[in-house]
Amino acid sequence: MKILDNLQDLQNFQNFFQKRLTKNRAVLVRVDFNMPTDQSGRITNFQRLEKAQDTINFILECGGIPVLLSHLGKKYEKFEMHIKQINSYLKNNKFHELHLVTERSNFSEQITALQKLLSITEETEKKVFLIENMRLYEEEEKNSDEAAQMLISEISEFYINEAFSCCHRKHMSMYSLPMHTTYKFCGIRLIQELQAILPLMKVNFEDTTIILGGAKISTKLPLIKFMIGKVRNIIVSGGIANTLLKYGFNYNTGSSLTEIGMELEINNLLCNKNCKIVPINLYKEDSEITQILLPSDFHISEDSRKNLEILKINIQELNINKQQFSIFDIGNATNSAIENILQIQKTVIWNGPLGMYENEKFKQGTDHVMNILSRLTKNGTIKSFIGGGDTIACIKNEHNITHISDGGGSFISFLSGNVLPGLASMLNTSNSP
Ligand SMILES: Nc1ncnc2c1ncn2[C@@H]1O[C@H](COP(=O)(O)OP(=O)(O)OP(=O)(O)O)[C@@H](O)[C@H]1O
Ligand SMILES: O=C(O)[C@H](O)COP(=O)(O)O
Repeated sequence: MKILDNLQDLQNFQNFFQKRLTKNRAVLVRVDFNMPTDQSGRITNFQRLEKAQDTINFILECGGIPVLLSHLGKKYEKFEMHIKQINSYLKNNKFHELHLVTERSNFSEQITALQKLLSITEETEKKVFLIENMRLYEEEEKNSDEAAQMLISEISEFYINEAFSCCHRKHMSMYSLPMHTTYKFCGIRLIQELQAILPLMKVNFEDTTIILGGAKISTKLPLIKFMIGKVRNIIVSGGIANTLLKYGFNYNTGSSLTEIGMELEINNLLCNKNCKIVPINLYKEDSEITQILLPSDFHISEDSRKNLEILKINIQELNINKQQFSIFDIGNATNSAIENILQIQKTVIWNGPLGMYENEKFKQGTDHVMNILSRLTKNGTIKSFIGGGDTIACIKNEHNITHISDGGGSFISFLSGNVLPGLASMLNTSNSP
């Protein structure tokens, strides 16, 4: 892969900055501070702030001024609403606090405000600036060349990409901006991510199992399609399995999480001669074609929020069940079958929790598989790769995982064989043929 050959140059920003970064020179850094929030809007996990700190600190040590660009949540959310919480977290963890460039009505006013701040030397000493939520400005998603050129000419021609999780987006701060400058580098964290995941493209997928859970089959289908014919097993659960059970096999899934409008795609999978979709208890070790493995038993309940009885049923019992119910977790037989399969793999890639893990009562499947993965990784049987916001939230400190990706959508897109725009722009410039 081209980016592997160029990794050396792209990661050389430390060398470059030590020699070339003059005092108080701004450096544009694309970070991903899109952090999960609860219903009242409070940030619930700050990992993404921490992940950018090595790069930010390095720029400060070289005398530069980091100017951070990020998006946050839904388009109308402002960093302004969260900046106190962000800064108190940074302060408590002995990181540099952020100076938010107070929002202006349009992007060019935001740049002018930032430019003024940067021109006052005493204002900038050891300070880290953050531009308001990039997705508040249409220039971001429109991948505006003009806005990118404005940032480069008015603020800085130095750019660092420290946001693997956004590399699947062809947005201005990920694509046009690096395309228009020669001085672009991968951040410390991005380099670590690429070093861990690029070799995945060379593994023998025959010894690989993909585990896909989570909410929507549509977001994981590109990976399923790409991996058919390459891997032996794709274990599915959550909304993906429910949707396959309902629309592919006419199972009664009650009020379980399913995705509508997927009938055609599911039919295509059913007709694909290179794969077959079967319950995991019918798994065949010597199958020549890719097996998409559905759970063979479940934990169901009428309502996840109420303290109602949890029933354990197997796949055949779905259609004779007359009660109101939803599938919320995988059952014990499925857990054991997964364990048996993982034991004979070399590589395991996982995205998406296997059940409604946020509810303690329905996280046993996810926890069980995480423990198996950790044990097999620790004893050297497998290499394990996990990505996805909710999935990595299920990893505990004591777990041994080969690599925890920073990406969700970008991790899936990368594994699906796509060229990520945010990486392509690091290798090309707008003058390239
Ligand atoms: N059986 C189920 N019923 C209801 N919700 C489920 C079920 N299984 C999984 N989920 C839900 O799926 C959601 C996570 O799905 P998602 O695909 O977003 O995972 P992720 O790890 O965040 O991946 P990504 O970051 O790539 O989106 C969780 O909120 C979880 O409760
Ligand atoms: O959380 C993520 O995966 C990244 O911030 C990308 O967010 P997006 O899918 O909204 O572009």
